[in-house]
Amino acid sequence: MQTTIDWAALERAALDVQTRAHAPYSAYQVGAAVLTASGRIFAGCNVENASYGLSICAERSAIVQMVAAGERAPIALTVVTPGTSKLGPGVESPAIGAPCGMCRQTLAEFAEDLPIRMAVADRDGLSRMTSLAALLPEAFRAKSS
Ligand SMILES: O=c1ccn([C@H]2C[C@H](O)[C@@H](CO)O2)c(=O)[nH]1
Ligand SMILES: [Zn+2]
Repeated sequence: MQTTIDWAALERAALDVQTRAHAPYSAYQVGAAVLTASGRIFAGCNVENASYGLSICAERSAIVQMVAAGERAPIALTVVTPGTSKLGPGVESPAIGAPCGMCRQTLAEFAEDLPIRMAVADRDGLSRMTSLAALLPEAFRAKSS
């Protein structure tokens, strides 16, 4: 079981998968990488759709990969977003991108808490640490038995 978190390896995986994001509508490419208790890393990117509301975020893509591989215990997450981008005409993107509410709830299905690193791809070293508990206090969850 994994105890130390290799943040550099997570960032490499997130940066790699970010290049494969399908984001022709927002041009906002996101990569996410999840480390599990077994030491494996699962990566996911955002996949948009011409019907905008069907788009899936990078964080949920990574969790889907994790579950499909038979894993259920994420212990760390890195999200990489573009530093300089627009979300739409005249709509600026945030300096540092935090997981959206839907992704927070999806993460809460599999972890009580989780350290989360939010990094910016094209601004060397710009990142911020947070946690799932900080981003989603009092999450709605099934009662643990
Ligand atoms: O944390 C985030 C925030 C946004 N997106 C995606 C959704 C959409 O494809 C694009 C713009 O919102 O970025 C993510 O993947 N993760
Ligand atoms: Zn999201």
